Amino acid sequence: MRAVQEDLRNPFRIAQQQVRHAVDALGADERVYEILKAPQRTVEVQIPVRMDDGRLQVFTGYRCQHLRSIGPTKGGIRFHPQVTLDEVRALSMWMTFKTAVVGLPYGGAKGGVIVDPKQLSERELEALARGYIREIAPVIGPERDIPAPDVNTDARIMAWMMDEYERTRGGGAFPGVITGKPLVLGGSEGRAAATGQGLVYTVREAAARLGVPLAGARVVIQGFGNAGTFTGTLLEQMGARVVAVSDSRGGIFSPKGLKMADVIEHKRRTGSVVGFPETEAVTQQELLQLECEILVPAALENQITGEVARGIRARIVAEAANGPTTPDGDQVLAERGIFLIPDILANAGGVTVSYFEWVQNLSGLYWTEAEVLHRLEERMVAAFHRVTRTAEGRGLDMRTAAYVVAVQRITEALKARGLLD
Ligand SMILES: NC(=O)C1=CN([C@@H]2O[C@H](COP(=O)(O)OP(=O)(O)OC[C@H]3O[C@@H](n4cnc5c(N)ncnc54)[C@H](O)[C@@H]3O)[C@@H](O)[C@H]2O)C=CC1
Ligand SMILES: O=C(O)CCC(=O)C(=O)O
Repeated sequence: MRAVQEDLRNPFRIAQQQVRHAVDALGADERVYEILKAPQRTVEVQIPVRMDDGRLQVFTGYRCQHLRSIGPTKGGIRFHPQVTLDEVRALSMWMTFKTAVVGLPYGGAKGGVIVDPKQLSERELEALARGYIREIAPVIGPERDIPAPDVNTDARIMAWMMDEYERTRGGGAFPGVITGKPLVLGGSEGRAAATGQGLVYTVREAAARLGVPLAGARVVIQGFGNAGTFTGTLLEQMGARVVAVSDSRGGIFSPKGLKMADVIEHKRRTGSVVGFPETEAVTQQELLQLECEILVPAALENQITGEVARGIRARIVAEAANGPTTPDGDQVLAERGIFLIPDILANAGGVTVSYFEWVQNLSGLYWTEAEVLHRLEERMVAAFHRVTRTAEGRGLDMRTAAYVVAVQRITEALKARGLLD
């Protein structure tokens, strides 16, 4: 029983099941499933780091490249103590479907290192980031595989990683090897906010469709890092009221609404949203089940299980996180008529602006923020409507519809390469 339970929460098994549904819904060639059911390449590395106290600690990391038939592979790097190979496999698969939904010329990849970065000094963190890149350098590059930030990694870490990659190549400039860099090193305007910004475009379209006014809409956000803070700030700017947020230490709720800039400042000062004045403490499950119009899981996988979904009181669930909803959670959300904007659509803004960053790096011509936002909005809105049309036209839930859109594109590419007839 326990093994069955674990399998139901295993992100790799879940990703495989999602592909299975899409291939079946499309009546696609079985060989498409065979190609997509696992990453094409998985690299496991051991990274020795000399710690500040003189000890040597060896960290384990992974890089999975899911599909190399569309173009270079692309996806973030996660530093987290609970990283597993199956998680990184799943995250690399989700990247393939995400890039296909928004029509980017990439396949998916993802990297992860098993580490709690909060336990490392700045010097140890830099040594780990550089060590990881040295180990995976033979399989990455601007025309092979292009990493980016994910949980617990940011622009500063991307800068160290690019610098280290260039050293492994004996010097030379390779800004296109990694995205999410600081602006001064070839980063793009708009990349830091891109995941939240892209998600907000899809929420706006969904709200208009459902007749939910954004002005005054109550928003609940689980996870208050890159994706969560920008989502909250942008929705607040559109007139919505963020009533609850959480991070790994706990959640806070205020029916009056939380001022995003103040909560961000409190977190910067204290390390957590917990303890923000004049709020009520809530657990993660209580937070997910608060009454609201828009619920945004922006933390980790497997948060919205069947049991949690039965208590959700939102009109729209917009997945900023990758894989926050389990298959039984999906089923309950669909039965209860809650409108889902699935991860591979909702959070595609991050990789879309990463693509813009890579294009700017390769061309050497840099865009204004207005140009970035205009192009991002165009792609996100087009992808949203393509998925909703597919859901309606084929009688599918939004997640399966997003996978169907992605699998159609991927199948075309496989045929064009002669891998399928
Ligand atoms: N950064 C990006 O560009 C993109 C991120 N994502 C996804 O968004 C999610 C969040 O990523 P980022 O914001 O980049 O990471 P981050 O490291 O900036 O923030 C993660 C946040 O989640 C919180 N958290 C961790 N465990 C939690 C738990 N059990 N309950 C509540 N909160 C918890 C952390 O305290 C932190 O506030 C991940 O699933 C990531 O894969 C998706 C697309 C792009
Ligand atoms: O910006 C990127 O290339 C990838 C971001 C990412 O890891 C994700 O979308 O999950």
